[in-house]
Amino acid sequence: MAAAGGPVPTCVLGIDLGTTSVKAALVTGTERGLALAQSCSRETQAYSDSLGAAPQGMEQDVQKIIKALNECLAALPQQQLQRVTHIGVTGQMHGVVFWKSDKGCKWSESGPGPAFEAEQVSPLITWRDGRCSPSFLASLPLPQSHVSLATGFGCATVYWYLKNSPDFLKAYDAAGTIQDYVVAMLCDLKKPLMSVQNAASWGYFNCRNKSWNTDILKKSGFPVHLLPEVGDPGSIAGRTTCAWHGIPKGAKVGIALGDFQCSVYSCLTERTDAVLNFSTSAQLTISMPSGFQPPEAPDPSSALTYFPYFNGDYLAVAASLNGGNVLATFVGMVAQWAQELGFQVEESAIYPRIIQAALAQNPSKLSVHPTLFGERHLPELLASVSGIGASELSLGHVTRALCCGLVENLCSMLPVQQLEEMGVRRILGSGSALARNEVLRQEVERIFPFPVVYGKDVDAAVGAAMVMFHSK
Ligand SMILES: Nc1ncnc2c1ncn2[C@@H]1O[C@H](COP(=O)(O)OP(=O)(O)O)[C@@H](O)[C@H]1O
Ligand SMILES: O=C(CO)[C@@H](O)[C@H](O)[C@H](O)[C@H](O)COP(=O)(O)O
Repeated sequence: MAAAGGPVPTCVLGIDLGTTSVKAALVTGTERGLALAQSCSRETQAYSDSLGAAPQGMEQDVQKIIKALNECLAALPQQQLQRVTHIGVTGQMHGVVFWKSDKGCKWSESGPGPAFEAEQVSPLITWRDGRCSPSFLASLPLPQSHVSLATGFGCATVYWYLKNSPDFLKAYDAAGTIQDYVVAMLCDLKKPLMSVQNAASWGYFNCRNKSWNTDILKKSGFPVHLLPEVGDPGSIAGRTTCAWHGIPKGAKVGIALGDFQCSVYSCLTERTDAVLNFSTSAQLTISMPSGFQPPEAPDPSSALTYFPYFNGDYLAVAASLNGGNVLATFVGMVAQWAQELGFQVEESAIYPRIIQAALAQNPSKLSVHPTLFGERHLPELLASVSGIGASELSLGHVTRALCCGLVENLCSMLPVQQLEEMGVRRILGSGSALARNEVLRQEVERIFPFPVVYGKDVDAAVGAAMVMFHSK
C-alpha cells in the first residue's frame, strides 16, 4: 500500500461497523508504504426485536454495536493507540439510526481513558430490514436518483415511520448510518455529516449535484431536518473532542464511508481488477472509467447498480442480499435441528465441521439457489434446491452446493462474460465470510476463470484507514 506524497499521518485507526461484527485496524505509515500493524474484530450479537415492524423488521441494538467497538479498541495496544493521529470510519450502508443531538452518548472513564456508550438513540434499522413492502415503496414519490429505492434504505425507513409511527420520529433531531453516528459522537457534531457514498445508499439523493431531493421530500411531508449534511468521501468531518481509548484528543476523523467502497479501496490497484466481497452480504464490483456517469433513471430490474466511489468515480456493483448471512442461517438451521433432536451444538462449532465435511466432497448435481432473502431486483425470488439425489444428501454435499450457489448467484448478477468484456483480469477477494471459508474460496476459484488474490478479513477497516493517509 503506497502512501501519497507529502506529510502523512503516522498511525491511523480504521473502524468497520459491520452487520455481524465490528473490525478495527491500526495502519502505520512506513518508508515502504502502509502496513497493517494490529487488528481486532468482535461480533456484535446486536440483532434485536423489531417491535413495530415484525416479522419483516431487521433492527440492531446500537448499545451492543458500541460495546463491541469498545471491546475492539480495548484489545488494541495502548502504545499504538496513543500514536493515532487520524481515524477512518466505515460500516454497513443504507441503515438508519436516530438520536438526540446533545444526548446521543454518555462519556465515562474506562480502563485506558474516556470511552462513550450509546444513549437516547433508536435501534439501527439495517439494510436487511424488509418493512417497506413493494406496494409501500410504489406509494412513495419518485426519487431523482440513479439508485433505485429499496426497503432498508434510510429514506424509505423514515417514510415508513412517517406513515406508521409519526410520534417515533418526534423524539429525535438527528439521523445517519451507524458510522455517521460514531463520527458525530467522536467529534461532537450537532448536525451529523454524511458522505456521498452513504447518502446514495439512503435513496432520494442526486449524486450529480450532491444534494438530497429536498423539494420532492418536503412536498410529501418528509422530515428533511433529519437529513445529514453531505460531504465528499475522504474529507475530514472534525476532530475528537476528548481522548478516546488512549487516542489523543484532536485526532482527525474522516467523514464516514461505505463499507464495500472501503473493501475495494483496501485492495484495488488495477482498473482490470474486480473485487468480490463476502461478508454478511456479498458484492461483486468493478471500477468504472473516470468521468463515467450512471444513467439518471435507474432500471429497477437490473441486478447492477452504480455506487459513488472516490473523486467522483463510480463502482459498478452486483450487490447481493445473500452472502454470509445465508451460511449463518444454514448453520442456525443445523443447530436448531440438532436441538430438536436433543443435542446442544454451538453454532461456532458447526462452521468448522460443515466446512471440513464439504472439503471432502466435490461439486455434485445438488444445486442450491441461495436467495433466502430475495434480491433487490427480484424481491419475490426466494431460495430453492434442485437435483437432489439420494446419495448426495450429506452435510458436505449440501454445504458445497450452498457455497457454489452463493458464488453462482453473484455471477448471475454480473456474469463472467460481462467481466471479460470489461477487461477484468483478476479477482480480489475480501470479507470475513470468504477469509474463513475454504470451500467458498474453492468455489470462487472454480467458477471464475481469473486468478484470485485474497485480502485480510478486516479489509473495509484497512481501507477506511488508508483513505485517511491519502486525505488532504
Ligand atoms: N466461525 C466461522 N467460520 C466461517 N465463517 C463464519 C464464522 N463465523 C461467521 N462466519 C461468516 O462470516 C459472516 C460475517 O462476516 P463479517 O465480515 O463479520 O460480516 P460484516 O462485515 O457484515 O459484519 C457471517 O455471515 C458468516 O457467514
Ligand atoms: O447493498 C449493498 C450496496 O447496495 C451492500 O453492499 C451494502 O452496502 C452492504 O450489504 C451493507 O453495507 C452491509 O455490508 P456488510 O455488513 O455485509 O459488510
